[in-house]
Parts: sequence; C-alpha cells; structure tokens
Amino acid sequence: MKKNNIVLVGGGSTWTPGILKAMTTHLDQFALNRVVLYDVDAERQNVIGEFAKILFQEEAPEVEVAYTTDKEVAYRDVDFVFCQMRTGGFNMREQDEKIPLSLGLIGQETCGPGGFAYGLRSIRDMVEMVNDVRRLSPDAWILNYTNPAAIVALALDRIFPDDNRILNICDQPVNLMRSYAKLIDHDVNKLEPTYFGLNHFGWFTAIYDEDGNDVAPKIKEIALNGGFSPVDAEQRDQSWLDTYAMVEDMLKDFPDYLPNTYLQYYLYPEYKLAKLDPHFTRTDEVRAGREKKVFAECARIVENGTASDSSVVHNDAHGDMMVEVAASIANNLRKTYIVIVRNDGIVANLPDDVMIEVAASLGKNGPAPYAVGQIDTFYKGLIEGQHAFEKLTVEAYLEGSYTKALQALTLNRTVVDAKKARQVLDALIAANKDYWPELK
Ligand SMILES: NC(=O)c1ccc[n+]([C@@H]2O[C@H](COP(=O)([O-])OP(=O)(O)OC[C@H]3O[C@@H](n4cnc5c(N)ncnc54)[C@H](O)[C@@H]3O)[C@@H](O)[C@H]2O)c1
Ligand SMILES: O=P(O)(O)OC[C@H]1O[C@H](O[C@H]2[C@H](O)[C@@H](O)[C@@H](O)O[C@@H]2CO)[C@H](O)[C@@H](O)[C@@H]1O
Ligand SMILES: [Mn+2]
Repeated sequence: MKKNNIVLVGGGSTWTPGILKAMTTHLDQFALNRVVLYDVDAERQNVIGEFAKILFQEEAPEVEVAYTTDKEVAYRDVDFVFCQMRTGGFNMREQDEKIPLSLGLIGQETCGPGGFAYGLRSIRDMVEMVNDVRRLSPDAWILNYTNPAAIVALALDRIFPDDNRILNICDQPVNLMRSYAKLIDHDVNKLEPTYFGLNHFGWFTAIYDEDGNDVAPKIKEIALNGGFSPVDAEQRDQSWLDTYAMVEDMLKDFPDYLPNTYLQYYLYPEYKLAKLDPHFTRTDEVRAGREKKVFAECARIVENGTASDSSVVHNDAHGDMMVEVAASIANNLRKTYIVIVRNDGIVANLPDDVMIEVAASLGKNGPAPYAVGQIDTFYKGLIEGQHAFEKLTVEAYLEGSYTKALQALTLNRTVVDAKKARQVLDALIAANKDYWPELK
C-alpha cells in the first residue's frame, strides 16, 4: 500500500485532534508517510501541532509529523489535502449568527444570511488554496469540508471546471446514518443509503440492509414516536439535541423521506427563530464547550508529554469519515459515500450545473454517483429555490454584484421579504468589509 503525504489545512481547527486520532487508527487502510498541519493562525496551531507530535510518537512513530504557517512548505509534494478552514474564525461566525437574529431572521453558520456571509468569506481563501496546491502538488486530491460546503462546491466548480480531483463532502449524512443504525440496533457498515439533495438540504429516500430490505420505514416509525437522537447524544450540546428532535416534526409533515436536520431552518423559519437566543448562539456554545475543551486538553497532553490518558481524541464520525473517504480513493475501494458532485443528469429533472449531494461509489478515479432519476415536485421546487440562492451568491461574489446578492437573499426561504434582505445584506457588508469583494 502506498504511503501518503497529507496536509491538513486548518491545522488549528477544533476537529483536528479527532482527525489525527482517526489517522492513527486507520493506518491499515490508509498508510501514511507524512502529516503536515497548516494554518494561518500560529497560536492555535502550535498547541494542536505539539499534540500531534506526541500522539504520533506514541501511536505511529514511523510517520513524519510537522506543522507550519508557510504554505510553500505545506503544499509541496502532497497526495491528499484535507481542508477545513474557517475564514474569519469564530468571531465572524458569531456575526453570521447574531446579525440576522438581531433583524428577526435565522442566524446559522451555513443556512440563510449567515451561510451567505460565510460563503462569500470562504470562496476567496478556498480559491487561493486550490491555486497554491495545484502549483506545488498538481495531482493531489483536495478533500474539502470547509463550509458552507454547498456554496464552496459551486464556486470551485465554476472557477476550476476541469479539476476533477476536488471533492466536497459533509459529515452530516454519515452522522445521520450512524444514528439510524443505533436506533434499529444494526451495524452501520451493512446499511446502504439512497439520498438526494443539496448540501445541508437533502433527504434519504431509502436505507437498505444487507438483505436488500429498506429499513427506512422502521426508522421513521421510531422517529415519529419521539425516539430519534444523535448516535453520540451524550457528547452533544442542547442545540444539537433540539435539532435532532425536529426530525419528528419534519416527518409528521412530510413523511416521504428521512430529512437532513438542516432542513428545519428552511421548513420552519419562524418556529426556529423563536427558539434561538440572539445573545447566546451556537458560537457561544462551541466556545464554551468544544473549543475550550480541545485546546485545554491538547495543552494538558503537551504538558504531560503523553496522550495515552486522553478523552479529547475520541473517535468521532467526522475524523473517521475523512480518513475512510481518502482510503477509498487511494486504494480504489469503491465504497459508498454521500458526496457533493455536479448533477450532470443524476437527478434527471434538475439542471446539469447543480452541485447535488448524492450517494456515490468512491474509487481512484473519484466519485461514480448512483442515478436518482426524477424527483417529485415538492422536493424539486425546494431544491430549485435553494440552488438559485446558492448560484446567485456565487455570482454576486464573482461579479461584485449587490443586485445578485440581494436577489440571493430574497430567494432564501429563511428571508423571503426583500426589505429584510436589503437590511441584513447592508449589515453583513459592514461586518465583512475585510473579507468580501466590494458589492456594487
Ligand atoms: N463539511 C462538514 O460537514 C464539516 C464538519 C465539521 C466542520 N466543518 C468545517 O470545518 C471548518 C473548521 O471548523 P472549526 O469549527 O473547527 O473551526 P476553527 O475555527 O476551530 O478551525 C478553523 C481553522 O482554520 C484556520 N484558517 C482560517 N483561514 C485559513 C486559511 N486561509 N488557510 C488555512 N487555515 C485557515 C483558522 O485559523 C482555524 O484554526 C469550518 O469551515 C467548518 O464549517 C465542516
Ligand atoms: O456547530 P458545530 O461547530 O458543532 O458543528 C457544525 C457542523 O455540524 C455538522 O457536523 C456534525 C457532524 O455531522 C457530526 O459527525 C459531529 O462531528 O458533530 C458535528 C457538529 O457538532 C455539519 O455537517 C457541519 O457541516 C457543521 O460544520
Ligand atoms: Mn456539513
């Protein structure tokens, strides 16, 4: 098995310890030669970089580990880029949530005006990253998790249409699959999904077990009786437990398919708005919880010089998925993953240029998506509206167009009213002046 050189972009991310741990537990599937962490924030990365050195020294001393803020070093001679950057950090995520909420609109990291704002910030740095990687490692696979993945995927498809080694992925479908499996007491690796939609905007149409039986009806029945919760419920903050509980509401209203949890913001914007606290948003929860815990624990490990007694690096769906996806590509395993790809006829009644989220077989030539066929009017209508929002957001960025930005926000189901769209757009422009192109 080839030993791979990896760069983790956003090395100072709160998810990095879990991903590093997953790398050490998957070496039989995904062999490593070198792991480099790259970040623009030296302070964040140093703590996690030092932790990485200890972890690998104990678990896999043959793997070379380094961290750097020099992209010329980071992107050279790389086989796989794992990308999870957050342009503007948690300070800007807080603005993405609190500005819309202060104006009576949903404030969320990837949905609505918050997702729009984050999207315009992410595109610039993501394009720079792809250009740098291609200059230094032309054949590297770029596996991107940076959010909002829907907008990032659409922008990268527009800007690098011939680059077929960029793959955008979200861990939410895997996390939902793990949760379904626990609900029906089944091995998740023996379940195969059929799924369609956009990122954070899709549905499981069926979940097949090893005998070819669809277990989705059984899952729905349990969920409809209030039995649905995340597989890792004991590690979840209250807002995630509330989110999973909304699946019951969604199934009562729309029983056809199992929904992605993010649909709650688009289907029930007023109800969710009433539940969100404009003064204590998800960013506050993450700062007080995951961020604090990860950095304190990594600092403690560095101080003690051992990671053997650590709880911060539990195996989580996110890290496992990132490594398993890379393994499927590197070793041509052709396992099934839900990924984001150009439609090109997969959903027969949607345009080719929609970046859809769908199940695909993943091998050394990239994703081979499974055909979906025609989708029904309700789902088609929802997707077309959301795609128009995403497309206008990308075009607003590329053309520096205020009008397209306003059109995008007006089309979003969490906004709708054009006067509110203008109000939130103007407030977001002021907050993002260091990150966005000028919108005229
Ligand atoms: N696709 C998914 O399902 C999924 C799941 C989890 C997290 N994410 C995404 O992963 C990213 C990281 O999330 P987090 O909560 O750990 O945030 P975080 O702020 O803790 O980590 C992001 C890191 O990226 C760094 N960074 C910012 N701009 C950079 C650049 N241009 N180049 C290199 N590094 C840069 C920051 O300094 C920071 O250390 C976010 O985009 C988040 O939305 C996606
Ligand atoms: O609010 P955050 O920063 O905790 O999370 C935002 C991310 O939420 C989803 O990721 C889940 C993931 O599916 C699950 O496996 C586990 O790792 O928890 C994550 C959230 O706690 C979503 O898919 C990502 O896109 C978001 O960035
Ligand atoms: Mn996601």
